[in-house]
Amino acid sequence: MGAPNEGILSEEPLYDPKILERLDFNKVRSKFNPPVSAVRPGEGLRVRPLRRADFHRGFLQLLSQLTAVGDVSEEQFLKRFDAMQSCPNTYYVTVIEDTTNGQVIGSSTLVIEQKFIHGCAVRGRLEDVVVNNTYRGKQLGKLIIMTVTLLAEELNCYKMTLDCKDNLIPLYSSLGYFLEKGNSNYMQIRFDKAPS
Ligand SMILES: CC(=O)SCCNC(=O)CCNC(=O)[C@H](O)C(C)(C)COP(=O)(O)OP(=O)(O)OC[C@H]1O[C@@H](n2cnc3c(N)ncnc32)[C@H](O)[C@@H]1OP(=O)(O)O
Repeated sequence: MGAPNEGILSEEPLYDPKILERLDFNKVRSKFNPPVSAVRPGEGLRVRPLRRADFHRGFLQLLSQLTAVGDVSEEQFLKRFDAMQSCPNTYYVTVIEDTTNGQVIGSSTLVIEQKFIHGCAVRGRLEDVVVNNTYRGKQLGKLIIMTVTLLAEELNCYKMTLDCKDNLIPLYSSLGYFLEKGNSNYMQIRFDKAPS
């Protein structure tokens, strides 16, 4: 049997969901037809912060449509959730839930990095965007991207960056992201096994 407050804790959001109510989707209204927003994502859908219980709602299976997730146990997942939650104002893992079946069907993360430059400013990084393949082509990708992008603006980031495959440049460009001439290289050094 679990601890008495286990159920409540499992539904505790990773961050304060009230911030999502402050996002001004009027700024990006023209990108959506029909118009949607984080608070009105469409019938049967909800945009909200990640919760511990999302382990049982297909969150990791969803991420496996983005990249290799590995065999992550519930204990590992909860430990990582707690680690993220213990870094305030840093991790904003945001999901779309299909309320008709309780499954997590979209996700994206804003990571906020604290800087000394620009007067001790903060910047955002857009990470791990994914929509369940049976829900694609219905604006949900644009919705989850714009949710965390407006979130970055709301949280005073001076910029938001991302890296993506070439085929997704048109999608991100349509949402205001741009390649800056002479300053758009993405480089990496890998410490895991070289990808085959
Ligand atoms: C920063 C990052 O995380 S980059 C990683 C992005 N994630 C992935 O590649 C994971 C696998 N792919 C997916 O999960 C989805 O295909 C997503 C998230 C990229 C798009 O989700 P969708 O819900 O289908 O997006 P949505 O319906 O909002 O489509 C928006 C536009 O992007 C275009 N688009 C969507 N997916 C792709 C794709 N794979 N290649 C090219 N264009 C695409 C659509 O054609 C659409 O264009 P339109 O507005 O001109 O009609």
